[in-house]
Amino acid sequence: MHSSVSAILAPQNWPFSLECLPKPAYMVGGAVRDAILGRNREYWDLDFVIPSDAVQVARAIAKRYQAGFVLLDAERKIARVVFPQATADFAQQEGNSLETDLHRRDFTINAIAYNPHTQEIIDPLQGCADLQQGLLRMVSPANLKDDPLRLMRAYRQAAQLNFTIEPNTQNTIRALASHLNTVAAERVRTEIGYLLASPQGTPWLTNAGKDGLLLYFCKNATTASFDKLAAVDTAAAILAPQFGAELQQYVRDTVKTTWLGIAKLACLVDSNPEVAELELQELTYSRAEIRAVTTALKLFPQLKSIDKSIREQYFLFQEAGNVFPVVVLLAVAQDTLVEAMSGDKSLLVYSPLISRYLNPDDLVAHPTQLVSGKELMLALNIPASPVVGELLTEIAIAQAEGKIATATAAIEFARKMLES
Ligand SMILES: Nc1ccn([C@@H]2O[C@H](COP(=O)(O)OP(=O)(O)OP(=O)(O)O)[C@@H](O)[C@H]2O)c(=O)n1
Repeated sequence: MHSSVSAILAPQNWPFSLECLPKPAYMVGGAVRDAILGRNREYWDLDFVIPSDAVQVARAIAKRYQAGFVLLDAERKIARVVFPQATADFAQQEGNSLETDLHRRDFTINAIAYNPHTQEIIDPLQGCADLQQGLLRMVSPANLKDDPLRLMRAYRQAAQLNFTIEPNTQNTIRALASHLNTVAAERVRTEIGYLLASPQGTPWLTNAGKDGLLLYFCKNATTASFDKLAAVDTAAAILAPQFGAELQQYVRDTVKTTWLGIAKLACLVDSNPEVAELELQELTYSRAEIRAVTTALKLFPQLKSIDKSIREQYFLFQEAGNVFPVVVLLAVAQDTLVEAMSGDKSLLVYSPLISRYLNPDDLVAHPTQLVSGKELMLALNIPASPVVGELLTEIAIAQAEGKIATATAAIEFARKMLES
């Protein structure tokens, strides 16, 4: 085990030279944990513990490599150096010894240190044994209480590593669940973000909900809300072969998050979009994310009935915009869960709409403008007013219905509308 750990953690793989570090200096945290598991990381997020002058060490490295420098915590003396492909955090050792520092951490598997100068592993809490057994074991109940975000980290890391939470730790987490209330919403949101965004996160998010950890995060979530999470994963799997990649990409490009994340968040918040909006604002979600969740909540129940007129479809696409993929995802989830509809049948219902959405030349989903409002006002000699907007909408619908195709025809169409 040892030589492979040294190979993964070798300073040649770091963004800076070993000589920059004082002796002793220790690597800790996720990089060491993952190296012992034999996992190479794509992105290096290195954590170092330095007995003294940690911030000065970080500053010197940042200067030497012209990397970014961020003082993360002046009091506890923690600084980050940001390289193009990696970050390195330098923290002053807590207490008089490395062992004391390791005893203040969250879980035994995260309390293993590696001395890069001697290639020695320091494991006073038997974290390596827990790694081998795939167990998340708290260092102590007091440590979980000290920073209750650690309660949520347990679920996130269990999902990410495919581990289980050791029973005593699990009971302590349940008993301390209400303490999560004292943690800043942004920090909890980050941990939950991972659980929302991937299918591996679903069982752990459900466990977190059942263990009372989401009581303060999503006040209105119920057991039924947790059942919907798995249905969203099923829906994504149903859509995946034919449309999945493209639909996902749209959401990633525009809302800057995953469609699973938005759809699952929609399952956890109140089903009334107005109440959901307030909840999400409190949780400090971005405007784009809030709009995505509330729009999806509002539109997905109507989706099945929207297969009739071009007009209805036009308004659906206008309102959904870049959130349309999430609307479909929730509609398919609802079909499989509530109506026990087969994936194939559900897909058949929405395929025409999805195909329109994915076709950039489809005028119902992606209307082009035959005339501008200004041109219309000039041609018809009318003042600026909401009427102009209404006429433009009717022109777009008529174009989508194939009734008109040129600017002249559009103006004539509008003239007739005004006269009637
Ligand atoms: N609330 C926290 C956050 C971090 N840590 C300690 O600080 C290390 C580094 O934290 P971080 O970089 O946030 O997480 P990692 O464990 O490195 O792993 P991941 O990439 O999975 O977040 C952790 O391993 C753990 O020892 C802790 O005890 N309590």
